[in-house]
Amino acid sequence: MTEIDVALIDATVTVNAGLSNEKNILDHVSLELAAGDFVSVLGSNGAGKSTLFNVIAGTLPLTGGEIHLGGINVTHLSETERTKYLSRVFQDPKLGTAPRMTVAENLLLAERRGQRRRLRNRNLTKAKLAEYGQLTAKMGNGLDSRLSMATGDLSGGQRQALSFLMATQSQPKVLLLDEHTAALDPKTSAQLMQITDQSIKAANLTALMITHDLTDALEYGNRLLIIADGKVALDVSGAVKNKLTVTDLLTYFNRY
Ligand SMILES: Nc1ncnc2c1ncn2[C@@H]1O[C@H](COP(=O)(O)OP(=O)(O)OP(=O)(O)O)[C@@H](O)[C@H]1O
Repeated sequence: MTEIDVALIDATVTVNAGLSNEKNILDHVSLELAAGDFVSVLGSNGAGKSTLFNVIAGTLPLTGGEIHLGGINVTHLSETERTKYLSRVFQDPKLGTAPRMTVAENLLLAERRGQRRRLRNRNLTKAKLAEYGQLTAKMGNGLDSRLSMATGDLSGGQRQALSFLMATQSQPKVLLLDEHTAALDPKTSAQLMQITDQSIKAANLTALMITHDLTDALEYGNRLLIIADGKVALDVSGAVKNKLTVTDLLTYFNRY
């Protein structure tokens, strides 16, 4: 049987839109993601993409329906409690890392996510540093020679690569990528996209990636969603997704 890592059942968020009007910014969405699904999420500004991520991550409560992660009903679990199942990488490289801490300290912190123990530098043993050296070398952007540098002094691309590493370090079942390459230059963005793809496949993560880059949305992942007006307007995968072109996507955008 296929393992379902993310399930939304009739998930709805109703907000007060003024003048005693109510609006569903997430409108009765039912969606299942199987383990290993890598889903590009597209949609116009204000369509509801971040709302979808916020309800999965637990930063925005549902007003109706349910969310299940790894087969567990997490609808009433807090954002912190859900970190056991998921990690999120944001567009802003500054959001995922602690600026005054070094690269190695940030990695140690991520490794101990969810544990209450205090971070102690003596835990950064030679062996640990060698392990982090190997891990960061995979990013191919010089992070490995900056393990002792304060994270705030890294370039945006290096810092975002570190955020990505930290998000995947604890091997979450579910990875939410919130326009994680949007603030990077084209070369750095392409490099992080390739590493993203390799890491998702290697660890069989279930990933959702919000992007406005139609080429990336087509090139990466096995499934593609278009969100419009708080609903899933298009959900394609496999051969159907592979046949889509940028022109097709633009046609869909013009329709919604
Ligand atoms: N907490 C909230 N309360 C009220 N309205 C909200 C809330 N969060 C989002 N919205 C509204 O819901 C709609 C969807 O917003 P959302 O941020 O999910 O869009 P998006 O698809 O991520 O857009 P973008 O591409 O611009 O980031 C918008 O009209 C937004 O103003």
